[in-house]
Amino acid sequence: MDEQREMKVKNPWHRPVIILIIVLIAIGIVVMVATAIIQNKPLHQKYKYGIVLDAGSSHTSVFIYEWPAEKENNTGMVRQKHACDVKGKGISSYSGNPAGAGSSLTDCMAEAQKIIPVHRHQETPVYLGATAGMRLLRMEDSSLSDQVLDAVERSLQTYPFDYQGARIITGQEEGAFGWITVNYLSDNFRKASGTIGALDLGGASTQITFVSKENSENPENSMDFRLYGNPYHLYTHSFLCYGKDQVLKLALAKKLQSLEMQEDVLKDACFHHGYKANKTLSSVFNTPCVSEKLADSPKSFIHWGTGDGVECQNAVRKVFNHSCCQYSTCSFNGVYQPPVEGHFGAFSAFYFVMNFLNLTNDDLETAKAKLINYCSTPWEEIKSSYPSVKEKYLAEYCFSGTYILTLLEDGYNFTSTTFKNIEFIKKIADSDAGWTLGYMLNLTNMIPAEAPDTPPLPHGGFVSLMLVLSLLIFSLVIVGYKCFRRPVVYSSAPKDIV
Ligand SMILES: Nc1ncnc2c1ncn2[C@@H]1O[C@H](COP(=O)(O)OP(=O)(O)O)[C@@H](O)[C@H]1O
Ligand SMILES: [Ca+2]
Repeated sequence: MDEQREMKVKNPWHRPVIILIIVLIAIGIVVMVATAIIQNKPLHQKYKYGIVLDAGSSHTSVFIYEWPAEKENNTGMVRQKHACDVKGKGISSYSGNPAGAGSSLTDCMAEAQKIIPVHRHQETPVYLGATAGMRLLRMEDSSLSDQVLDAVERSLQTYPFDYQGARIITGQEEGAFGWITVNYLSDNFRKASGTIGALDLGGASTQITFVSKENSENPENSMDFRLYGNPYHLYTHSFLCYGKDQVLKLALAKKLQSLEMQEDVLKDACFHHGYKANKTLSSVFNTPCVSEKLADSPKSFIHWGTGDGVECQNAVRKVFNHSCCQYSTCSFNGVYQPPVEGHFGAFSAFYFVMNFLNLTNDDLETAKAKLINYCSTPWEEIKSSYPSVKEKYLAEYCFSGTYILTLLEDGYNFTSTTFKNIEFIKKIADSDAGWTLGYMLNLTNMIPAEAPDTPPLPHGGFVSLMLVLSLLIFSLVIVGYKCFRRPVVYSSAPKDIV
């Protein structure tokens, strides 16, 4: 036994060498993870900008969009940075003074110059799109609408931005780009959940756009897009003259032409009891939307509210013509429309009016009942309840609300059930719903036809995987080291054997 002296022999590797190896492995892992994180970290964001002017019939808004410079083709990257309301009315109201249309834009464009960093000015595109107000002016006198467009063009060219043109967009574009905007902002092009339809109500026109399974019976109402690798077959229609301001003129003109006018007093169930205003006939008939003019009539009339919601509904129904439809189904005025499908986002005046009337969360029957009650409220009471609301808007909410519900139900054929699929929205993710964003995305080619290649793992997933793997390797090394280090018992061989 004494010869077989037990003797602990250290691991043949020297301890300092092992420690050095472990330290080197640890450093290697840290460097690997740090490199992965730094390499994949989104770079310090550099933004690009775009400006779109929405020259609507009632007013002009200037929208500034921004997006990370290196992610132009990724969906959902563009957001609204700023919106500026141009003072005064829409550009079509400057037909008597076209230069005024140009100078009206200066305040908002000066704001844009301040908001967009100077080094980006030259590459920032500026687009102006005019909608139904200018379509109507062009119908009345195309040289006047050209003069107004020339004036805004001259004004926009004086700024250091990349001016890309001012034009009257078509009703189809207005509808389709509104649809692109709401679906882009909702990130629907990447989701399997499908898209939502778009309902836009302006002052002079209104648009309905949705994906339809039906084969279009009228090519004018169909638009096909391929976005992010998916085909979309859209139904779209824009009703010129069916924006809420023009429809009010249409409804008043119908009344003025009928027997309801006695002694220059026009009794109107869509205006509150106690509402009384002197109006000129030309304020009703000064539009190509009202075809039959009044002969032998007084120059002005007293617009007299009677505040009867049910009677108002009946009057508003008369602005829709259901007698002629040469297709399997129509909305109104002989316009082809397949049955509405899916969910809808309703914006612009749809939202302003329904939100004011507090009807955005109601079902159709409740909304109608509440509206009838609102319409029957005396004008004095309405005025004192909402002292800060513009009086023109206030006077017209009963009419506008009735028009909206009638347009949706009798015009577009929404039922009590499908009405629940309409969401009244102003903004999605801080950006306004409207045609302007879709218009810019299209013109700057920021919505690719095919889905862009994306790395198999997102940044966060990649970094987490690297961390987990590194920790695993590290633990294995520790465990391995512990096993190696376990004292090994050697028996010293008896001398005689050696
Ligand atoms: N707060 C509000 N309440 C009610 N109506 C509003 C409000 N703000 C804007 N509007 C209305 O929204 C409509 C916007 O239409 P606009 O875009 O100018 O015309 P279009 O799209 O037909 O060219 C106008 O009828 C305007 O009066
Ligand atoms: Ca509009």
